[in-house]
Amino acid sequence: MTDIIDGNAVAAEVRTGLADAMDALADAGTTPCLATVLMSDDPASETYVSMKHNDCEEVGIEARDYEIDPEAPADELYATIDELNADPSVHGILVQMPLPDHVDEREVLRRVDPAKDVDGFHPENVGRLVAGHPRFKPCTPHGIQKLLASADVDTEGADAVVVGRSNIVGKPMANLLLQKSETGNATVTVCHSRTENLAEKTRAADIVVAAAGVPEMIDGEMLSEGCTVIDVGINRVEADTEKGYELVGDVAYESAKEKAGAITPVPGGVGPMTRAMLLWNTVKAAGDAEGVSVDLP
Ligand SMILES: Nc1nc2c(c(=O)[nH]1)N[C@@H](CN(C=O)c1ccc(C(=O)N[C@@H](CCC(=O)O)C(=O)O)cc1)CN2
Repeated sequence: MTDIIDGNAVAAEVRTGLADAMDALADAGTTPCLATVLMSDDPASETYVSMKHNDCEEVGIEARDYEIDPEAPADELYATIDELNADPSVHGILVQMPLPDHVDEREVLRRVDPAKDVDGFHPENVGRLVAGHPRFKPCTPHGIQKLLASADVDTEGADAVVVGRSNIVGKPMANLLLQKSETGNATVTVCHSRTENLAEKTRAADIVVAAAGVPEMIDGEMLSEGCTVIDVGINRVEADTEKGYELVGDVAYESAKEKAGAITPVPGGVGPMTRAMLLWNTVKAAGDAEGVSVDLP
């Protein structure tokens, strides 16, 4: 029987588990505050930001919404970030990706105060993660660690293949799996668009993390019997549905399910965890900023 790893359920547990930390912060007179900055009219990005605000409301985090015209000069975004950096009542800043082409993404990531960088994308936070003492783990890979733990997947000595080398998912995921820790100690291979014989590599893996952004590129034929499959892809594919599209992962779910011992669905797998770990990081940021020791789930 294949274990279907329920991201909605694990995310709900994380949200519930934040209650003690929220109480400790409330006792100290602090309400964690997340500022989201959206400079895009992409419907998917709008959906994700709106879901993040709903999540914040559920756990009692204050969420502030900043929207910048995607055609506006990049300076407008930089000025907003500078303002949020300087505002002591804001604990976390999230700039929704992707940004318009005329905005220098690297400048944006460098500009966010690393102590408020709840995405974990600032070069200082990336360096800390790679060095093995992370301040904020990027939300998607952090969420995947929680999903693996929830399904009792032992990463110790496992052969893990990460398909995709993005800064948001692939690279930090590979680093976390490598780390000397209870949720790491794996032997990690990172595959990408220039990898030769991809199927050979995925077939040799105990854990496959598919994060290439290519709909259904990993199928059952590319997997070993009983492996764990984490599908990070959330691709909107045109379909005859009410919304005009359906969500499809990077994994061909039905065929992969035949082979996998455990698998995440899309939707309802990694996506909800990305949002849950954003709350986690925001509560941590508030605790750090206010000098309150918080017990995080
Ligand atoms: N600043 C950031 N930008 C982006 C990140 C990020 O971590 N930080 N990750 C992705 C998108 N993303 C978060 O912003 C994200 C994607 C999907 C979901 C999610 O909950 N998906 C649901 C389905 C939602 C739907 O109906 O469309 C699911 O999978 O069940 C949350 C967050 C790129 N940008």
